[in-house]
Amino acid sequence: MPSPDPISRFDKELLRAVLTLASKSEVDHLLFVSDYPLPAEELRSKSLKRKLIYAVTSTPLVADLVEEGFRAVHIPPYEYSRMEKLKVALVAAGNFLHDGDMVLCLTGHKRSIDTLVRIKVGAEEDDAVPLESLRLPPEFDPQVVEAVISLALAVGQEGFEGHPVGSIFVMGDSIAVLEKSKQLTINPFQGLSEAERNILDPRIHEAVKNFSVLDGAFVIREDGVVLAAGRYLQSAGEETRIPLGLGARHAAAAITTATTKAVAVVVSQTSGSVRIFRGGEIIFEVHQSHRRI
Ligand SMILES: Nc1ncnc2c1ncn2[C@@H]1O[C@H](COP(=O)(O)OP(=O)(O)OP(=O)(O)O)[C@@H](O)[C@H]1O
Repeated sequence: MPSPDPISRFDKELLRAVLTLASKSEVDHLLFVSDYPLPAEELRSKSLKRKLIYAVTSTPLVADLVEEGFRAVHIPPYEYSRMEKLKVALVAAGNFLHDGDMVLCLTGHKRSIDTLVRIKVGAEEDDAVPLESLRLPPEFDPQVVEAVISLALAVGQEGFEGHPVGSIFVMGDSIAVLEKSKQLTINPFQGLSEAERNILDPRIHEAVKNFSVLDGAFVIREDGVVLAAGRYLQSAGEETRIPLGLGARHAAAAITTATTKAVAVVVSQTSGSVRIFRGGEIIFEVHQSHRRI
């Protein structure tokens, strides 16, 4: 856990004011996106403790917080703008949220908070985070979805050996996806046992990042088994509605998800942005603000 930095009186008062707001009955969850857990003396109220969801970048810290009885989720440790960070945290915390819930999202820099955003889950007028459409059918393992999004964010931030790379990760409805695509190069995952090529095993994360330099897409089963890399996806025969400026990679993700039940996570080589496609449309996007490459 990071060592405590001095916290100013103003910071303390601001935090206290937000926590008072968060205790109100209208608020269902307080999503606190910070690696600096709240001081115990601010969390005396049981109802506030129940509403709190921590989103932190350290896996051991998640385990510690869960042990202390908190709800906590892991988010990738990359630098994003405040809004992008909140979006990633909302997706990670998606399993705790229900339609109509009001979420206060709080973040900042180190121990000082500076951003408060109020979100109504599933509200149509809220176009910042369409959580409703992101909640995937039960056959998608949430841990697999989180692992794939984390890997995509890593590929977008880190690239490969100092060069930006792009990729597509297609999850779910794998039989249909394989039928509608073809192998561009030798499938590097062929010959490995299913246990050895499950995305939930951190040991294959480096391999996946390295294979993202291959042309084409990864095909991943709902349970996390990587079936193939280097697949060329169907890229014609469907109308797509993707924003101007996005090219063949994004169009292929749109077409594949329009013609199957799969979800595709696309990393743009040009910008490092990560977009999730479902049913032919973009349902979520995160833009890089501090790209490392
Ligand atoms: N049908 C497809 N299936 C899998 N990969 C594809 C497909 N079409 C294009 N790609 C991959 O996308 C790469 C980039 O293509 P293009 O520049 O047109 O995409 P883009 O949507 O603009 O994405 P980026 O922002 O990454 O450049 C290609 O070199 C190829 O590796």
